[in-house]
Amino acid sequence: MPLPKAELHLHIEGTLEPELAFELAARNDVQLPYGDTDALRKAYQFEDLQSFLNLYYELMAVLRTEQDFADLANAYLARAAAQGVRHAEIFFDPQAHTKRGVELGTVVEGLWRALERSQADHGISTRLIMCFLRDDSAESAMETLRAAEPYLDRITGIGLDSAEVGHPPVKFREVYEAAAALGLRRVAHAGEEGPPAYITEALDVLGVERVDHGLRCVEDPALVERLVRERVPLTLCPLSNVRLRTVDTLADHPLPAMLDAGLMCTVNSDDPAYFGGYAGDNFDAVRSALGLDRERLRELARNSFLASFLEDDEELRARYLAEVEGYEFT
Ligand SMILES: Nc1ncnc2[nH]cnc12
Ligand SMILES: [Zn+2]
Repeated sequence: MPLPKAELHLHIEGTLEPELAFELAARNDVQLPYGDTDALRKAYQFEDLQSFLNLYYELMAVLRTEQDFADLANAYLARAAAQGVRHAEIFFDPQAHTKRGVELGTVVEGLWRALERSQADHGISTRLIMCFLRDDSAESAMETLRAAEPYLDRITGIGLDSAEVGHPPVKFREVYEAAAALGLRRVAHAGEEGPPAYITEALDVLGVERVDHGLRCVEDPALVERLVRERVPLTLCPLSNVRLRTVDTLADHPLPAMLDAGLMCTVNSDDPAYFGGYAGDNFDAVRSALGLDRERLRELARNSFLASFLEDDEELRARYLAEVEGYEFT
């Protein structure tokens, strides 16, 4: 049995495996510019975040109906369950779909079909986090937030993703204020490719409760001290960092030093279909490349539940935490 864990940084569109992409392309009569799944997999060589995002947005063309989104989420949940994920807080990118003519309701209702059955079907509790594309305008983000109001019983929080550099958090100040007024939880990608100052801005201007990635905090000792003092969770994604070349190799990843510094780190998969592994694969990879011992792995699993948005079900959180403490490594 794998170590129980929560996944807190997972883009549902990034779980689209080549096989499902071709199946949905055939179902929806969409032409993909790749001959077969092998040819598509060969395209998974990235220089940086943007080169990945180009493919990520291109492949979304196959997602058109509620059933497509339900199938996508179900496939992810089945894989996650096999790797010990007990709770998943799932990002989705509404603007990437609405700009292609797929309605927000289709996306949310489709995902919900899978999520509402997730506990029963996969043993995974879930939350949904709606992300805004930071390389789109703040006006578009605000329109998206307004369009989501009928679905807020299904959406726990908001996030900020896509191309980071040149799109600082402050651009979305009003959107985050409006989301807070609606009672939504707030997270944002910061410090993946962008500078440490974006992490500070996400905390101070957007009021985020968790920082997605946050990797580049290590360049600013005063920021590290603050993140430790305020116990701000960071949702790290080690295999993603290697594939997008924000670290040279896994052995160079600063995770051990970050844990030693007292940062509240979690380990997640980001876009597992593209980056070579799901949550458990990321745990296995850091264990073998970085030599993390059992207590460090247990700490990462404990942090994942402590950092999750389970305030509305503390009993469930306590159950998960007890599973982590009682877990026997083999
Ligand atoms: N790693 C990542 N960074 C920013 N935006 C994303 N969208 C999907 N994956 C992302
Ligand atoms: Zn991400």
